Amino acid sequence: MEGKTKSNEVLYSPSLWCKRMHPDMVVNKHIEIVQFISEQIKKSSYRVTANIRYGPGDQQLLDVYENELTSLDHTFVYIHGGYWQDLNKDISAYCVEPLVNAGIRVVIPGYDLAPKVTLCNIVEEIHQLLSYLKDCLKYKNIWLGGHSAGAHLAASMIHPELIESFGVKGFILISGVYDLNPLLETSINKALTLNKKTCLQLSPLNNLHGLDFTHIMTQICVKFLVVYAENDSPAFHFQSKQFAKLLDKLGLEVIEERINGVDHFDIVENLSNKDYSLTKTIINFILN
Ligand SMILES: N[C@@H](CC(=O)c1ccccc1NC=O)C(=O)O
Repeated sequence: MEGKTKSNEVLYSPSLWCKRMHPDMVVNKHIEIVQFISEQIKKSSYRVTANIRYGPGDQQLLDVYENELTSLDHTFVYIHGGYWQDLNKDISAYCVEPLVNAGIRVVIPGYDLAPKVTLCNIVEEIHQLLSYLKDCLKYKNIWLGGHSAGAHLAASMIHPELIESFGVKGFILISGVYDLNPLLETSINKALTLNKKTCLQLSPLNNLHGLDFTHIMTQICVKFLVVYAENDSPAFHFQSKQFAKLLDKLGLEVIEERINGVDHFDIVENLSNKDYSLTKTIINFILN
């Protein structure tokens, strides 16, 4: 498919770009897989502290996964995707095993979904999440990650003051959307009801210009991993490349990588496998 000739509806429907199976099956299959892996994780021997409330919203609960190795005090926070209107934390623990085995604590937060709440509300919930991790759980080295819409939410926390006050060491952004404008005329926006103004306000590709990160770069040296799938649509490729370019322009340390042989869904499903290249990249990124 040639990017420029396709509508945003097509470009922002990740399932249509999957080569492993018929597009109609991908999302259901994805849910089946992530649910299965997440259930296995909950039955395993990890220390799980489930449903800790971090804010007033119905879904503002988080799960913490640890073992005896996680005293290293690195915490990976993984924000699930689903276009801010789908999925939940209970089926999003698939990245836990290899990370906890490497000594990294994993937090899987839930958040309220559109149309019940607005995207602006959801961004505020993630803000409350970071406050809770710092003030109540006393976590220090936070690695904020997310997939798709979850990468957008993680990227919405990129701000010098937030990074400094919440002890964010890095961002792990997987197949994210950083410019919301192309979603305006798509079916995705039915639940979101974004307009031109809110699109601009909530697009990290738009609202980071002019921020000064030089102060925190000398103190914290925050770093960014921006990855996307070979079989993501050209629009997703473009967004990740543009966003990595912007972060670089702002003087930040960025690694941009295309993960070959995967699509929008197995790019994260495979995180349950310790030998998958992105799993190894993330562990290395956090521990080195
Ligand atoms: N309706 C979308 C599904 C989708 O975008 C999606 C599904 C699971 C996890 C993340 C997704 N996308 C962004 O958050 C599609 O048909 O591809």
